[in-house]
Amino acid sequence: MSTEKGNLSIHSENIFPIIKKWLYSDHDIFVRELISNGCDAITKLKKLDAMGEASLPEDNEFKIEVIVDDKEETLTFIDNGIGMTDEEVKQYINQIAFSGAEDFMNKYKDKANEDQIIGHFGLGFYSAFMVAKKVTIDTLSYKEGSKAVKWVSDGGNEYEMSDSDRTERGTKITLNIGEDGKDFLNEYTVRTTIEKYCSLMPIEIYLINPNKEEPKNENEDEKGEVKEPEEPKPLNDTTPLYLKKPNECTDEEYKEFYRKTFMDFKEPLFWIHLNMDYPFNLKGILYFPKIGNQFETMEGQIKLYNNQVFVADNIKEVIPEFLLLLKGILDCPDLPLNVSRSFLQNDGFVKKISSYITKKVADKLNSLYKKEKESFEKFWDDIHPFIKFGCLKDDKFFDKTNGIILYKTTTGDYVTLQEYLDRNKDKHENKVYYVTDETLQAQYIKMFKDNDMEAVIMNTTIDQPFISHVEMKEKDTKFVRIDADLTDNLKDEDDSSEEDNKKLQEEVQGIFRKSLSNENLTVNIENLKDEEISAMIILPEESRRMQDMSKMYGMFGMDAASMPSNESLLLNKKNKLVKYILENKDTENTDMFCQQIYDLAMISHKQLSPEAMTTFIERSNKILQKLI
Ligand SMILES: Nc1ncnc2c1ncn2[C@@H]1O[C@H](COP(=O)(O)OP(=O)(O)OP(=O)(O)O)[C@@H](O)[C@H]1O
Repeated sequence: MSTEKGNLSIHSENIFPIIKKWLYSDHDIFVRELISNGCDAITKLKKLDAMGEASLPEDNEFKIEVIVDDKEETLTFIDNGIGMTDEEVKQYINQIAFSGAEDFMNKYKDKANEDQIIGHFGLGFYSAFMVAKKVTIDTLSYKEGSKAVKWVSDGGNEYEMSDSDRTERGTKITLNIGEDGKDFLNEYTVRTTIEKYCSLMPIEIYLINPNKEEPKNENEDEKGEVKEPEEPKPLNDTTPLYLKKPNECTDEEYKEFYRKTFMDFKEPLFWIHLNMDYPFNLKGILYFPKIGNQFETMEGQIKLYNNQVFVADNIKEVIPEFLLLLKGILDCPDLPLNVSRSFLQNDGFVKKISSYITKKVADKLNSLYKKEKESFEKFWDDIHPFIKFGCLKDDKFFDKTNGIILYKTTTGDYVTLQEYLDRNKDKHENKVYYVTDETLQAQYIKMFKDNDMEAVIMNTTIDQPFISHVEMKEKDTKFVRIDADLTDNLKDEDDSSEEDNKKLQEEVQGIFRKSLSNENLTVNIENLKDEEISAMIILPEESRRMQDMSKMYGMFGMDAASMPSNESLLLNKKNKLVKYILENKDTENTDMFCQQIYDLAMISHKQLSPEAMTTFIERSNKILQKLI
């Protein structure tokens, strides 16, 4: 066969089902497309006016109207923009995927650049057929002497063009809603869709419902006096705050924008205003909401915009995952409007945006730490889970924030890791004692306080993985839970010989093993400074971490209860009760004392099982009865 060359052709009968079903996954997107076409038409006319190529009447007010008429079963979009001549309708509408926006930009790209045009592909208009059985365009071009044009199509491959009776400049697009789009004859649905996609678009948008029954007395106040009817309000904010320069925005404006955008009436803690032109265009505001300790259940909201047109929420390909706990708006005109996740995942440009945002957040935290230390400490309890999450997810973020991560101590101070290590160097070098539950571990905390020692409080779910992460990065530093070992600082000098001590240890271990009927129990005895403490449970850090992990992930196919326990009972030589037991090994109360001492130590270490708790309460009652 001889070589043959040719152009592939697309038939509109084939392309309609594609547009209807596949091009836009969300049914409501046609509202965004038609309103952005109206915005584009107005922006183009503004540009021409600025260049002196169009003249506008004095009282010209640009606007877009959307009319929802459930009686006529129509949804109409009207703009007073550039309009189209019949030639332009033929070129831009009849030729699917020939974008007039692109054409316009090519023609005028060097002349006026400040306003952005939204459309690119030349397919958006046809999304109207996702809900309409018939679409009618009535349009009148701004060009002098133009004749209004009507274009009608029922979504097959045919259209009809004729003269239109439109007398005003601009375009009216009427959708006769089909079965698929009945929802969009409801004012509320249309309103929420406009609010979703268009709430920050640059041209005022009004929603009109001609069939709405106004309440009879609406214009009368309580005293029966007639009020002036209220001016209709646009549904959108045409100049969102993030477009302003950061140094021109007040705190009140930032808070107001936050309330309006996220309907959150709790004040944000602080915010970051992003304003970048090079190497990519990105504007926006990221807010730090009050996260608190419940961050696991909390979900932030980062809305992605393209030239003031809403694209999507929480796109984790663009926004680093840990930042999804924040709330904010990012407007990035360089991203495509119809984002497909697979495109974003593989796009180097998207990665650059993501690392730029991460850097900005880290910079802001550093500057808060340096310049507003007091506020930084005040915010810390709310923001630390988020920062720690960021450190786990992103090494660069960890490197940038490691030096300013605060640790709240049992003395109530907020210190960095270095500060903690420095000020406790004499007592325990390179070791950080921590508390996971201030109530449960109160006994240990008291001992620490009595001995001028401090631990840091690590009581959220993120803290355990964070500790392991810091240990991995800071090789010399070791984190040890407050009940994991007994530091020399809590012990007093002991004159007895090692041999005597060994004997004593074996003796008490024997007594307690018998009383508790537990042959595997390890019991030690030490000279604790605080005489009031009878005993403590010690569980080495590594063993406890293993236990915690198996609880969390069901590791090794074992449940936590069946893991070998390395908990040991540490008795205080100085305590009166312990002394009494040693001197009175075989009284009728010895077993009861031993069991009670053991349970008391256990209670300060972890939660008792229901059975152990019941036994403990029964025994405590018995002891009290003995006092009568
Ligand atoms: N309301 C309007 N007023 C004037 N021209 C319009 C209007 N709607 C559409 N057009 C013209 O028709 C062209 C095609 O519109 P369409 O929405 O299909 O594509 P687009 O807006 O260029 O790109 P996208 O697919 O990204 O929306 C536009 O570029 C514009 O020239």
